[in-house]
Amino acid sequence: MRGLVDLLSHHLYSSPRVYLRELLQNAVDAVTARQRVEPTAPTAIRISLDEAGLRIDDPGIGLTEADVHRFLATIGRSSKRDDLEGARQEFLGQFGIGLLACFTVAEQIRVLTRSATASEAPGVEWLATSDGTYSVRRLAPHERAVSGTTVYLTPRAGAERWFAPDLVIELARDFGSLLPYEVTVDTNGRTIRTTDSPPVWNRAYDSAAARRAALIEYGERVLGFTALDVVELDVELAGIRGAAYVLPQAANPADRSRHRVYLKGMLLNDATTGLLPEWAFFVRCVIDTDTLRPTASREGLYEDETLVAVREALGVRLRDWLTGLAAQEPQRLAAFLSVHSLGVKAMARHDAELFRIMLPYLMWETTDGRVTLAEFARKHPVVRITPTVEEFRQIATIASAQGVGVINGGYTYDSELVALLPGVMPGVVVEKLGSDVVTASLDPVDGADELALAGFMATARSTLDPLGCDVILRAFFPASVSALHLDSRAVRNEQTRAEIAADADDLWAEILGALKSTEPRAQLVLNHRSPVVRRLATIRDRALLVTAIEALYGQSLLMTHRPLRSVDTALLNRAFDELLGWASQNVTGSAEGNGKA
Ligand SMILES: Nc1ncnc2c1ncn2[C@@H]1O[C@H](COP(=O)(O)OP(=O)(O)OP(=O)(O)O)[C@@H](O)[C@H]1O
Repeated sequence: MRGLVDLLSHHLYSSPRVYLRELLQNAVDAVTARQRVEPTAPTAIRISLDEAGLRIDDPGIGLTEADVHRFLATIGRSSKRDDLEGARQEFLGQFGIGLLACFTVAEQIRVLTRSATASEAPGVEWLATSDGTYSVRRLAPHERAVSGTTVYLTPRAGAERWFAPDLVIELARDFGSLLPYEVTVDTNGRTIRTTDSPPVWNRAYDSAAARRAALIEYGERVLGFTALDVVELDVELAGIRGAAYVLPQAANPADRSRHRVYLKGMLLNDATTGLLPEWAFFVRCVIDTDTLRPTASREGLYEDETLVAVREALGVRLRDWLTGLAAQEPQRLAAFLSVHSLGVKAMARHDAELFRIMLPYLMWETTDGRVTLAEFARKHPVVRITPTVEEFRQIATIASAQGVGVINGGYTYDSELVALLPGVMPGVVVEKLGSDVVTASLDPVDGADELALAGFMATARSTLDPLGCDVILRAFFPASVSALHLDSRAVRNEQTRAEIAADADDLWAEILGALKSTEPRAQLVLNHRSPVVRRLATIRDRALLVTAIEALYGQSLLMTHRPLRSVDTALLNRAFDELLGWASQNVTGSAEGNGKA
């Protein structure tokens, strides 16, 4: 017995608090069993607390002496299981170990019971201590006059706090608020009712608005947040009633959402996972079910075919709610999407139909601003998408000035969904946007103009060559962009390799040298339409020109929104410093000149 108690308390149950759940569960099952044969029998369950410990009374089916030997004295035996059918539908218990949970807090368990079905049978006492010994005693008629069961727990030294009245009331409420029979706790002359049934979703309301308000208020009480919206769950097939509460703030898709699950009115767990499909990370549910099976610890759901079917059914319910909102209450949908568009995108990846329905509502970052995908695709039948946010930032301005429509595919799920677009909007083509598409839309410069700038271009090339960057001249809009830095991931990888190789010891440098790639180099595209570039081309002083080109290169790097390499930061600082030097020299020079004049 000691070994078993240790096993249960340290390895099966997460906390001794479950002792009260097991007691309540046995009392409820006993009352249910008696109701089946005697529907007019009383049903109220009473918990009482005093210095001696805890006592729980139920007017249930009770046990005969033979039952006590069979069910109480044998670990793993349960009256709630049919050998053929497994656990019987109407009962909470099934494993035949629940009562042992009481030994995690009690030194002694004393059960006084009298069968309600065998009325002539006398009452029986079962007295068990945590060392594994027990005794069974037949009671005199006056010792047990009524049918039903009373269980007394004597606290174990060190476990007294589990019998504190406030805690017992809290536990009875937490586990048993939805139980079908009234449960009360008597303590210090007070009687406190801990049940609050029927559950809020089974009550009648005057209007849909009153029903919704009651559901939201209930969610606030049991989940601790005011839901943005609430979806009623009623999956008859799986015997599920309850509600899904939409979180008021965006949720992390990587977090598995945790739900409050009741099995036949008894709380299983307030952090149950696996109840909803993974994509439904934006809701928390409170449900009561009579079909799902608990694990032996009764702290999680047993992963079986029923759970798979329930998960699917609840997923369908949430999806139908969303499509219903789209059709009837677009304002509520907009409020929902302003917080949870990521959740809907996650869901739409697996559901082309939902994706199609949500197309007019989901917003994407594009070169036309934040617009819906449907609107964007109507304007740009060839939808171009960048794989990363940086690439989008780098070319969005230029691409949009050329009339090329680009979508930022760098955010979670966005590329995946855009790839599905041709399936739901026939005629639309999706293409990845590479820097070549942008280069192709930059106009070549007239031969004579290019020749006029040959000296300037040669200086620019020789300045940037050591940085692994080629320089070309093109004309493009907007004229406010003076230089465009284009590269691909391969170029960036090669730059990183070269940078590390330069700092590495001999062996490592040799290895990195062997990896040297012959990928195309980065390109700095100077804009012939830019007044800055034209002005640079007129600088005659070579040292100043080199500095100005370096500054322009640095500026184009900043526009890519990528972290700068250390060489680039150094170059920018140097260029800035030198330009300041030039400026202050000129100021002093002209001041002196003025003085002379
Ligand atoms: N209050 C009670 N009234 C009548 N019978 C009871 C009561 N408490 C326990 N029993 C009997 O003792 C058996 C063993 O109880 P125990 O709590 O250990 O297991 P269980 O309820 O059958 O299953 P589980 O381990 O899932 O709780 C029960 O199956 C039931 O027959």
